[in-house]
Amino acid sequence: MLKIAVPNKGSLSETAAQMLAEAGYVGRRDPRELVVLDPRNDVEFFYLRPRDIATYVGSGALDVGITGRDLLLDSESTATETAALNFGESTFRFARPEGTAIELADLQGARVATSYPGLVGAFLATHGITATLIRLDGAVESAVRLGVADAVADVVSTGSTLRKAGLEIFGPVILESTAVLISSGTEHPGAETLLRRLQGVLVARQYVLMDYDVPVTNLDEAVALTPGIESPTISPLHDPEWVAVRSMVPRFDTNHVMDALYAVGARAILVSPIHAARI
Ligand SMILES: Nc1ncnc2c1ncn2[C@@H]1O[C@H](COP(=O)(O)OP(=O)(O)OP(=O)(O)O)[C@@H](O)[C@H]1O
Ligand SMILES: O=P(O)(O)OC[C@H]1O[C@H](OP(=O)(O)OP(=O)(O)O)[C@H](O)[C@@H]1O
Ligand SMILES: [Mg+2]
Repeated sequence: MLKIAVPNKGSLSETAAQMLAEAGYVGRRDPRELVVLDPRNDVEFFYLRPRDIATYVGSGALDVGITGRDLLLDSESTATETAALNFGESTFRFARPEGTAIELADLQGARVATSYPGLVGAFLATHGITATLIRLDGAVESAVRLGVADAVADVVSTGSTLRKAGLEIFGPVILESTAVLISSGTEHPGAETLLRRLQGVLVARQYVLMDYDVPVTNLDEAVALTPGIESPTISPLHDPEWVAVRSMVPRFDTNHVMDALYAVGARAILVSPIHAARI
């Protein structure tokens, strides 16, 4: 039986649960449940704090898990990233009071507050900087104002928390993070199925199916706009001068592609959602 670690709280928990449900797995009915058995899929889900997931998977106690790339690296666990799951995106940045923009080297000897001391310590070490890390559980943006640190290093999403605290970003990007699937390294057939199913969910979320009719003379131009993942399907129509085309198109690009197809003579352009996919 495959043992899977899933975030029980925080930014990643809701989307992780949704993706697993779309991938055909049983979810928990009560948010206080810690373990859920899914006998039909031969898996067992363990609902854990996202920060702890890499530790459990790295130890081999659990086979795979969903967590943040930043949390995985901070844990210094031996678990490895097997796929990016394209949600929970954030950047990890240094910040300090507005108007005092400095460069990374100025952190030498400074106090840096963070909830991710493993990640920040490793980054500073590779840049040859020795700083004092002040480890805090959260709300690290307040650490400068309250005088316990000179700068902070934290997750930035919209940047509004930093702005409200009168801080501004400086220095290089420490990390681009996203939710990831991680593995203990032991081969498990169920882990491959999970990965394929999650990739199918990602495709279903990121692509739509586009159908249109186009004159044969304009087919090459139209296909160049909708190359699909492998290659589009071309079907004959009753009128020999026209063909029907079906292709997958990135969802975010749908309207631009429809405009461009119309401009090259395509008509009856239809867009449908993809319910599930196995690529
Ligand atoms: N706006 C955000 N704030 C915090 N974490 C975010 C955000 N967007 C994405 N993430 C990612 O979520 C993960 C952190 O999740 P975690 O549940 O530990 O903290 P949280 O969402 O801040 O919850 P809490 O602070 O309530 O414990 C990290 O991988 C982080 O990169
Ligand atoms: O760039 P933003 O969109 O403002 O988001 C980033 C903020 O959100 C998170 O805080 P959270 O609300 O989880 O509180 P915490 O610091 O106590 O974890 C994170 O630690 C940042 O403070
Ligand atoms: Mg938080």
